Formats: sequence, C-alpha cells, structure tokens
Amino acid sequence: MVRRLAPRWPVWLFPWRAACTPGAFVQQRTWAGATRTPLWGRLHGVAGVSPLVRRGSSSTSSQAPEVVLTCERYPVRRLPFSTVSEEDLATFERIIPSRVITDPEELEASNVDWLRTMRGCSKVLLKPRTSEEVSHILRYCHERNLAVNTQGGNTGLVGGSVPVFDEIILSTALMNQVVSFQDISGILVCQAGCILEELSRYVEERDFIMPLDLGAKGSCHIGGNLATNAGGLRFLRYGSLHGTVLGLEVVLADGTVLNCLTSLRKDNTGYDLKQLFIGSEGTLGVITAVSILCPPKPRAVNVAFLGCPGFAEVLQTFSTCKRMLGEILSAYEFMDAECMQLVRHHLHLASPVQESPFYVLVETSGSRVEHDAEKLSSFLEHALGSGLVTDGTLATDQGKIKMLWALRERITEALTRDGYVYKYDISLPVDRLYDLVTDLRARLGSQAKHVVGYGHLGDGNLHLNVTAEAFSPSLLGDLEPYVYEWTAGQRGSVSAEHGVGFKKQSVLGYSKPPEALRLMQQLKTLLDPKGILNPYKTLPTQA
Ligand SMILES: O=C(O)CC[C@@H](O)C(=O)O
Ligand SMILES: [Zn+2]
Repeated sequence: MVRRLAPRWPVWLFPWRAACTPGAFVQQRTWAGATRTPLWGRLHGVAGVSPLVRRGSSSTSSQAPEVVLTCERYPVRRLPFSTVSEEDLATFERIIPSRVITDPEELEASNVDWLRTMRGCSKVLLKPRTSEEVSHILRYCHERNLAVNTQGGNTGLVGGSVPVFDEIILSTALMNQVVSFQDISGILVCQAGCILEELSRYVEERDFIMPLDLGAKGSCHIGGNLATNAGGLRFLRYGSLHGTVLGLEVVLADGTVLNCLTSLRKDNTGYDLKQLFIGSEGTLGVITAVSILCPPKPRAVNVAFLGCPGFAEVLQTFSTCKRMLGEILSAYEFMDAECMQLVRHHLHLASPVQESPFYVLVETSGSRVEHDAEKLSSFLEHALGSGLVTDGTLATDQGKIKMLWALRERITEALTRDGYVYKYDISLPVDRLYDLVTDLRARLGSQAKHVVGYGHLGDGNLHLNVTAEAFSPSLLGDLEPYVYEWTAGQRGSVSAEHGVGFKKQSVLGYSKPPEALRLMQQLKTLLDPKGILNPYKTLPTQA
C-alpha cells in the first residue's frame, strides 16, 4: 500500500476543503419525493436542501414490491390469542374516540417494517394520547386475551416494531408532549411519542442536547429508543440510556400504571425497576413517559473526516485520538471503502477525501473553541505525519458538519437501495472488529453483492451488512449460524444496539447463558402472564 504523505497541510489550515458535491443533495431531494422508502438523512437545515421524507412515515409507492407476510417467510405459529371483534372495536372507540384506525391503507404503513422485510396483518391501530388511555386499553386487552404490538416511529431494524400476525398496533404517535424541562439540571420529562429530533431541537433552544443521537432521529420516538435501548452516535461520550434515564412511567400488561417517573440523580431505594423496561422492546410493559438527563450543549463542535490506509491504522488512530483529544472526543466512527462506494453510487454523495481503504469520522465537543482547535490540530498533525491517516478534511460549521455526518449516517439507506440486506449488529473486542468482514468476503465470494463493515468503533460495535439481489435461503445458510458462532467465539454480543425483536430471538443463546434466558422468561411470565405484550419478540422461541 502506497502511503500518501503528500503534504495536505492546507486541509487543516482551511476549515473546509471539498465538501460533498452540492448537486448530489439536490438529487436526493428528487428521489425522496418520488419513492416510498423514507430517508435516514439529517440534512434538514443545509442550505438548498429541503427537509427529507421521514423514515417510517410515508405511504407505499405503487412500484414498491409487496413485502412477504412474516408468517409465510418464517416458521412461526400464531399463539391462541383472541381475534379482534366488532365489539372490541366499539369498546376501543369509547376509550379513544376517533383514534381507532381500521383503514387498510393507513394500516399498511404500520404493518410493514422500515426495511420492508417483515409484514404483519393487523386490522386495527390505536392512537392513545395519555397513559390513562393506554391503561384502559391494556386492561381491556388483558381481559379479552388480545395481543398488542406497541409501535413508536417504526424505525427498528430487527422486526420488533411491527406485528407478526394480527396483533393490535398501539401507536405512541399522539403521546408527544413535553411535560417539563429543568434549566439548571437539564432534566427533560416528556411523553413516549416525542420524536427524537424534535426533542433535540427543544433542548437545544435551551442550551442543552439530547444524550443520544441516531440516523433515524427524524422519525424515531423517544419511547422506542428506550424500549430498544438504542445506542447511536453519542454513546461514546454520554453512555447508555441505562445511565441517562432517570425515571420512567410504564403501563403494565394488566393496565397497572407504574409511575417511576422521578427526576433524581440518586435514588438507591432497592431494585432499579426502570432498568427492566429499557431494552425490553415492549414485552414487559408500555413505556408512556420518560425523565432523561440532558448534557449542556457544547460550545465548540468539530468533525474531522479522515482516510486511513488499513484497519490497523484505524485502531491506532483511535487510541491516539483518545490520548490526544481526551475529554473532548465525542464520536469515533468508521466505514470501509465499500460503504463509501455505496453512498456514492446510490445517494450520489462524494467523498470529501481521496479514496482510501477505510475512513474515520472523529467528532470533538468541548467548551472552548481555541482549546479544542489546538488539541485537534496537534492530533491531526501527528496522525498525518505518522502515516496513520493519508488524507482528511475538517469541518467546524454546522452545515458542513452535517454533510460529513451524512456520509456515515446514510450508509443504512444506501444499503437498502442495493438489494436485500442481511444485517448483523455485533459487539466485539475492538482489535478483532474487522476480521469477520474480511473472512465473510472470502467465504461468500460472488454470492454477495457487497459485504461491508462500518459502525461505532469507539464502542466496539460493528455493523456488518451483506447485500444480494434478493433474499436467498442458501446465502442465509452460509451466513448463519456462522456469524453468530464466530461472534460467540470472541465472547461478543449478537446484538450490540439494535435489540432482538423478531429476527434475533432464536440466537440469544450465543450471547447469554441458559440461566439468564430462563430468568428473562420468568420475568416475562411475572409481568405479562398471558404473554399479550409484543409476542414472538425478544425472548427465545419456546420449544
Ligand atoms: O443499518 C445498520 O446496520 C446500522 C444502523 C445504525 O445503527 C447506524 O449506526 O447507522
Ligand atoms: Zn449503529
């Protein structure tokens, strides 16, 4: 590999070199208006770019191929729940007048997942506004033995947010009120259906930020983020929702309202019950409100986008970053050359740096512009001078920062346009993170269109994606259980941040011992004895 140490110093001297081509964004807008699949992008506010179609919110295009019913593609049997009757609909209508949806077209968007790989056949969508309404609905469903699928923004990637059969869809979309915000502590209390991007805007106006950020921010609901314990792009700096969530209000399967919505930093009064619901994917209760700690808005944010000659250099750059940037490092993301090809080909985004085997995105967030600039420039000088990095660009203004983030955040969207996508979201020891990608490329050969690796390297989280023209059982057979066995061999996790949903329930055993799985099942039985909440999800399939 020829290293280009050619002095690119002007890159660092100018705040911005070659941004992604502006024309490219215009093309995305045209596409967004013309097709069904919503975008992940976060380009709102970039000059000349209209807000994009939200993920999970638009209607079906006439060209989109029909999604196969989940119960036809997968070997799953309907459990003996009751079927929704006219009388049930009338009862729901009394509880939430005019918010009982039975129109098939409106139901279609809620029956199909964002990836368009799963499809349920629910006949009714309920839109409560308050936790009392949720409580009435669940009490009734519990009595009648009706299964319920809670749905937020329907942006999940493991099939957890859509029904498998005819479960009632309980949408949090109208539970979208901010309850309170404390200016001194930065504690936000809001309902579960608030959209993450809107909450971000709300707290930013008050000089704070949300402790989490993810590509689906324009559509996902905070309740869904909590239910799936979403990780995202700020995890490296602000940690897991298990740490930033201070309180929850949850409605249990029988309609009991569990009000643990405290806003205390410290509360050591026995079992921390809220933790049970974070990451339980709506199988233990319905999260209706949250109290969350927001960090102060950083005064200075910088993003460097760098080209690295190999994965060893990606790792080395990460440890250099940690040492040289210290407390201001807020994100360290990586993507391989195939990811860049895909975003270029499908989304017409141009790389702002010369072609490289790997790219990393380094974000810093701090409280003093000069201090951060000084640290960043000595890190960049070192990285470039030592050959860890062969090219790079730096953005300091918001629009350009967004453009650089788009290259990384929109890989998921580019992949969905490439064909059928097999998705793996794995936690691994960071030094072995890319080995599985290389290994799979050799194993799959021409069966796959693309095998790509990218993700939150700073968190040891690999997003391994394989694309093919269409779903193929034989390709699946070459991928699974191989990927899971490989991961288990490293004592990794088969789901780092996307959750379990429908798609990963049968592979939990690769990451959890039987005793832990048994305890999960016992907790489920305790909290939801009839199993009406999000059935067929999260827990390993019963033999
Ligand atoms: O699509 C994927 O595999 C990853 C999605 C998301 O978690 C991301 O980090 O971009
Ligand atoms: Zn991710």
